[in-house]
Amino acid sequence: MASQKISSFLSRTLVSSSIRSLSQHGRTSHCRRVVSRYSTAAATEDPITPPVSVKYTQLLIGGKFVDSASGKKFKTYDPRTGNVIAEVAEGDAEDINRAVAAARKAFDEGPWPKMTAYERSKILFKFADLLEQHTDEIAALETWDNGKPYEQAAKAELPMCVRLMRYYAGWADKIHGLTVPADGPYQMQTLHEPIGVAGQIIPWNFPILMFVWKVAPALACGNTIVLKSAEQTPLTAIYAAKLLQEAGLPDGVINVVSGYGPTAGGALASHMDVDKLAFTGSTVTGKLVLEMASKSNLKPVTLELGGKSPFIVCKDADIDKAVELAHFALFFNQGQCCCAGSRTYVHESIYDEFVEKAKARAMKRVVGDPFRKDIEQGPQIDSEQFEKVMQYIRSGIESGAKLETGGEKLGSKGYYIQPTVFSNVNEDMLIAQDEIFGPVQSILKFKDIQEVARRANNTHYGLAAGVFTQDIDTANYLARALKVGTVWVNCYDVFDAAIPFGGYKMSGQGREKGIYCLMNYLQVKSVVTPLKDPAWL
Ligand SMILES: NC(=O)c1ccc[n+]([C@@H]2O[C@H](COP(=O)([O-])OP(=O)(O)OC[C@H]3O[C@@H](n4cnc5c(N)ncnc54)[C@H](O)[C@@H]3O)[C@@H](O)[C@H]2O)c1
Repeated sequence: MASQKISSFLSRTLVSSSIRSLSQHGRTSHCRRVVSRYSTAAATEDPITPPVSVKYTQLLIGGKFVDSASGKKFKTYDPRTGNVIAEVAEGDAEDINRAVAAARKAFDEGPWPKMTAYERSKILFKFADLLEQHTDEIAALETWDNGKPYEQAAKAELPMCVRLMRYYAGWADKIHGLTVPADGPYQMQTLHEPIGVAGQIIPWNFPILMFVWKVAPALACGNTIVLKSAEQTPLTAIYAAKLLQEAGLPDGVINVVSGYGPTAGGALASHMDVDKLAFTGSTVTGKLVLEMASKSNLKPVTLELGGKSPFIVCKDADIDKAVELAHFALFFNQGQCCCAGSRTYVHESIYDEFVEKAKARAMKRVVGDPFRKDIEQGPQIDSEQFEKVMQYIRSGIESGAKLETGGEKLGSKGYYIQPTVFSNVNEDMLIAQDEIFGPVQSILKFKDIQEVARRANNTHYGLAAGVFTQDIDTANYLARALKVGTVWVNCYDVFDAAIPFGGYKMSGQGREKGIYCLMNYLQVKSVVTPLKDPAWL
């Protein structure tokens, strides 16, 4: 995919295909019998057999696949059914110790830091090629483990991984310090050195994308890594790490430990020999790992956390486009996006029309087996998230919001939820305050721009925002007034390798992607040397 924009992929692929798919599904009597309003046939049929097998289930430490020290394993589940996909080695503190020792050895002694930056970049480019060649297999594992539509994984997320990998591979031999003018006869320079052993903890909602967002800049800067994947989705990180080895990454440079947060994740965050920690996950856990990092060796920490992002539709917006993008901003990835546009603010003059259209769009959403072609929405990741989302739906109803559509479980198996839309939502309601992380759209009404900016900012989060208007002054006003890391104007979820991403307030610390991320993985050393009889200063 040339543009790397999920939204443009979606408008070209899923939105148009959903219309085709709707008519196909409409022909199945099964669909009509189970749910009349949604195109949900696949959610009620037998699951499609995934076109992939699980090859790797062990930990990768020091270049070798190994069992966990305890011999323990944990199960990873298919969200379509709740059935077990595979048993995976369960790493804990002892495995983290082994992995950190391997990463330390590879950093201090191994060939990696002694290679030229150009040699390192060639390995990273090779890895990008391998990711591209293995797109189908990785996307299938991702869909199986996570429940996201296969077409989304294969046509949007894997190409984004490849692009981001190439972006940082290109940086590897362009990272350097400065020669600085001095107030005297001194040569003053800065060296940009790799920081050392990077600990990285990733979540389950975009497992392979988060893997690449984390490892690409760290490796481009010459670091070694211990990465802990999310316990819900361990499969693609191990697979990708194997490809990194195949690309020529020396043993011990990437170590992957599957396991649970409090055990493996906690051991990594509090390890005395980890030089930097990068974490993506919930704000609650972000606070914990920050505390662990400070109580151990004061390792620097970057955090990519949760959000409750406003999507603001002004009175002059192109309503149909805004409805479509507001729908996408919320429902994409089953609503399981840190930057989901989960507070849809609509100007009072177009509110009723917008709600009607948003409801109609949600009712057309194609929900079902994510391996089926043209599916827009698969199941939620697991029973815990499913229950949490259902509780928020109940809370929305109880607090007086108007349930326009959805609100119920879909099908008898797995964790499918009807695309749900609430109108008449106000800020006192939990559904307008908490990160629901599910397919639940909350539509609020506003009167003027200053008021909506104030209300949009009235949250502990500050990850992203969408602004829909045809007035450049309104766009500029909101872009500057909103306290968030990304403002998308008349678009949403446009992720480019070069544009940074991260949060204000309790949505995080630091930025990932782009040039901004490199400094997370570098130490700056100042070197001062006297000059004897310099020709110039
Ligand atoms: N800002 C971003 O870029 C971004 C991207 C994706 C997801 N997220 C956020 O991630 C959250 C969803 O992910 P989640 O439910 O997996 O979050 P989570 O915080 O429960 O888990 C994230 C990771 O942290 C680990 N973990 C859990 N407890 C830990 C502990 N005590 N010590 C160390 N590690 C621990 C988990 O095992 C997992 O690997 C949402 O809040 C979402 O907004 C943010």
